[in-house]
Amino acid sequence: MAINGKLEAIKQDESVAIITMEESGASVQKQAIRQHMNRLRNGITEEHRSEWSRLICNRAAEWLQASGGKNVMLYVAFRSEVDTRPLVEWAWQAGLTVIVPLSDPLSRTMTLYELRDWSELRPGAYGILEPDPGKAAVCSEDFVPDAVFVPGLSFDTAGGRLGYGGGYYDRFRERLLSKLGPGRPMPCWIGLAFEAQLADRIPREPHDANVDAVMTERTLYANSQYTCKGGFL
Ligand SMILES: Nc1nc2c(c(=O)[nH]1)N(C=O)[C@@H](CNc1ccc(C(=O)N[C@@H](CCC(=O)O)C(=O)O)cc1)CN2
Ligand SMILES: Nc1ncnc2c1ncn2[C@@H]1O[C@H](COP(=O)(O)OP(=O)(O)OP(=O)(O)O)[C@@H](O)[C@H]1O
Repeated sequence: MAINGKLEAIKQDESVAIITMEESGASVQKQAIRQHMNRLRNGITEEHRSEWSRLICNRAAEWLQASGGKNVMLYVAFRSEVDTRPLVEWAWQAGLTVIVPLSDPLSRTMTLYELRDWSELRPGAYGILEPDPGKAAVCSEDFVPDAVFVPGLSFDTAGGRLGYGGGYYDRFRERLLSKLGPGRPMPCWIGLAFEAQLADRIPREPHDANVDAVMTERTLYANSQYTCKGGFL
């Protein structure tokens, strides 16, 4: 397929760029990967994005069904992210509670809301469709989701994740950690991405929240170090 040829070509450029940056710090390297991955993901045609998103959502739905959770935290896609709408629809049909974050760009934190219908969304920070606080139901302060599906610009198969640089999910994971305890384990964190978004290795910084697995249109990559409840199948 032409699209794959094009993506491979860009990916090769990219690894050259990353190797030549070996001397620079993690945050500089991250910025370079962000630029490349933005370009790469934007190069995916609408047809592929839709077809691959559907495959990824099916994989996620199968996993959710087997995991036995009662609720799931999801993002609503913006820019060229994996489109999660089929997964949200499936979760509603399966009787799962759908939790979506509302971001506060001042504190760079996220508040969780239960989303019962698409009409409870409105454009929020960065133009992302987010819960309308006047319509969606806010979650209690101590709420811990059963599973967390995470957006990202790039992932590696050892749990590394690269977002847009806001640190939203890193802060959120730290907040979750403070609410855990006996019988309240960390939920599984699962990145959703197109195969083209995988990098050999995302540079790590101390604050970075890893994911337990990444789901792509091709397969599920479970991080061998995962410790989340339920485990992978
Ligand atoms: N769908 C979705 N929702 C999400 C996220 C996400 O990645 N995807 N986030 C995940 O965290 C949070 C939003 N994070 C964001 C952080 C930065 C930018 C942004 O536009 N950044 C600028 C660069 C700014 C800079 O370099 O200083 C840009 O990309 O142009 C957008 C969203 C919360 N909700
Ligand atoms: N727990 C935290 N507390 C305070 N600052 C944090 C925390 N986690 C990350 N940060 C800060 O947020 C900034 C962005 O971090 P990073 O580049 O890892 O974001 P990202 O994971 O790519 O973004 P996002 O999660 O929004 O998609 C960094 O400057 C970092 O110092």
